[in-house]
Amino acid sequence: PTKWEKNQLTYNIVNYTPDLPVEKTRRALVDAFKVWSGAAKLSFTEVRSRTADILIQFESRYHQDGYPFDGNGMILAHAFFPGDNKGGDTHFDDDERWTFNSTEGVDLFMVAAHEFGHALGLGHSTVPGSLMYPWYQGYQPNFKLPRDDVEGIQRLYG
Ligand SMILES: CC(C)C[C@H](C(=O)NO)C(=O)N[C@@H](CC(N)=O)C(=O)NCc1cccc(N)c1
Ligand SMILES: [Zn+2]
Repeated sequence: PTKWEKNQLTYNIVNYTPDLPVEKTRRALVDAFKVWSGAAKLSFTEVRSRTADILIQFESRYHQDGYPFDGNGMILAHAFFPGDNKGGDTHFDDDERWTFNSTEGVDLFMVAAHEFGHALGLGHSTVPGSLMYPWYQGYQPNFKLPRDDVEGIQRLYG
């Protein structure tokens, strides 16, 4: 499927990165979901069960999904397009140095916002500067969802 057939989605944080205090990781993820719920009819609720639509995990190298991570650098994270089972699941490469609101390391908020775009059904964009552009462009204070991404999510969820 290219999109979820519902607007109210649930997520479960399976584990946390040792790079950040739990509260900062939780805030980065909540803010990343807000990017999308602020641009389309979507809501995200945390649940304490693995039956959630979107499972969030920090993993390195082989992690039982056929798409092993590659150590520090290059691939930062990946997410599965909408659907049952692994659909929506989002994995972050824990060999990156995850930071939040910092010019150091890799900003968890920015990458999570990008990955959740995939988890909602958006592919990569060719528009430089868009959130769904394939390449991470660093931490952006006062991030605002670019028009190309707003149009993309509106096309799916209105
Ligand atoms: C083929 C994919 C598994 C690559 C992977 C990705 O796009 N995940 O969504 C990824 O980590 N891409 C890197 C670029 C690369 N090194 O291949 C990236 O920066 N993606 C995350 C990202 C984060 C925030 C903004 C943007 N534009 C991109
Ligand atoms: Zn991507």
